[in-house]
Amino acid sequence: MTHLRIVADENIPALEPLFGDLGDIIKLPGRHMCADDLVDADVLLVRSVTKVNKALLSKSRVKFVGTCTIGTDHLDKHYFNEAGINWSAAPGCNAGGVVQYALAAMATYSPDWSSKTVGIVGCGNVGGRLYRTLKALGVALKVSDPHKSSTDIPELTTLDDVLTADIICVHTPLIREGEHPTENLINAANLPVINPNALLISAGRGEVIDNQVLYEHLKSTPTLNVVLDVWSGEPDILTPLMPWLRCGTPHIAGYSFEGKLNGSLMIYQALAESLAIDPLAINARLDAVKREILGEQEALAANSINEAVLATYNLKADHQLIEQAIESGEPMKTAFDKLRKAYWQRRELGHYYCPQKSGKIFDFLQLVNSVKK
Ligand SMILES: NC(=O)c1ccc[n+]([C@@H]2O[C@H](COP(=O)([O-])OP(=O)(O)OC[C@H]3O[C@@H](n4cnc5c(N)ncnc54)[C@H](O)[C@@H]3O)[C@@H](O)[C@H]2O)c1
Ligand SMILES: O=C(O)[C@H](O)[C@H](O)COP(=O)(O)O
Repeated sequence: MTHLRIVADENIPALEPLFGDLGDIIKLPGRHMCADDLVDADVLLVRSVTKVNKALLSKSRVKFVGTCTIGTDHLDKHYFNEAGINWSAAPGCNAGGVVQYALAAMATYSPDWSSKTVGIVGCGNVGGRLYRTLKALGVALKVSDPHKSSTDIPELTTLDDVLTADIICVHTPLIREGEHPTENLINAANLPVINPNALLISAGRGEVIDNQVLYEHLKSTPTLNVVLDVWSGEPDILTPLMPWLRCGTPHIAGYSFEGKLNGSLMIYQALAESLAIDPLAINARLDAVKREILGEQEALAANSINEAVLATYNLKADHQLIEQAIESGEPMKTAFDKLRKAYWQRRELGHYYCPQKSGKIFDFLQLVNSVKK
């Protein structure tokens, strides 16, 4: 087999154990990759911070681009098709981490969420998993997604109706063109539809909510509880928005330990399949890496679902990350990525088991595992 030259974002976990046998791995900061870095590259492995387009690939012979992320708005897929470049993403890889984030936000800022109506905007891998979890727990739901049918999702309704819910979770991709664009989907015209005491959680892409408009809206409606993980213009975010939020985090909803590793595993599988490596060998490597890195499950003691969620993830601590960076005086343009790079090892709910073999917490953890697909 040809020895490949693999250029990869340095923040991709498990690069050596997964890709080491395929060739040389050159690790670079994803945000600053340039065409000269790729001159001799065969394979490019990125995360969401690298814009992969003709300009980046013009000097290279790259024939495979893999993004170890769910989002693909940083990839110029039209150009890949034109240039015959094979590409792959990691759909759903960190959906468990984002659902954990949404549940932690609800447990922290609306602890009686189970008796509220939850609206979900975008019901794909992330929104769909949240939908199935909440539905199984008996929560009232409203969903908007132009690509779904009410046969599958009886709670399907208009965006404006979803925005009347007590809790609104936004999980759409960033789509700039076409029939159903999501750029500025939440804007000056529809922010006033949201109940002034509602909880709005945004963990899709920053540009889905016009941040400047949100800032102006919060100045006149400070009771609106906003949890923002994704921001317009990352990493140079609108920091004056921070004091008006209940919680602001540096795009880490999907940064669970499992979520990041899953991204690497999925891209290794896609690349190895494209190289026609024996499927048994691919599976053996995936299993070995998972066994080695994920380790044993841990016991979780809690008296309620909220307690269980917050025992796995204290969201308020993550809110302090940006606050501390602002206090330090470092420009957000550099601080934002540093916070993400140094992010702590957050294990998903699925990493935990309930030592009691029945009861509320046992059932909840079983549910978390059953909604994965
Ligand atoms: N904050 C994070 O760390 C994080 C982690 C993972 C994913 N994401 C983002 O979340 C997005 C969603 O992830 P996913 O895995 O669920 O993607 P997905 O593609 O599986 O689902 C997206 C859903 O949004 C729907 N949609 C498209 N346009 C819409 C519109 N105008 N209104 C309502 N719904 C619309 C689609 O039909 C689809 O069902 C990703 O594209 C990514 O950008 C963020
Ligand atoms: O799209 C995704 O999968 C998520 O937004 C992911 O968490 C992005 O992480 P990044 O690529 O920016 O490290």
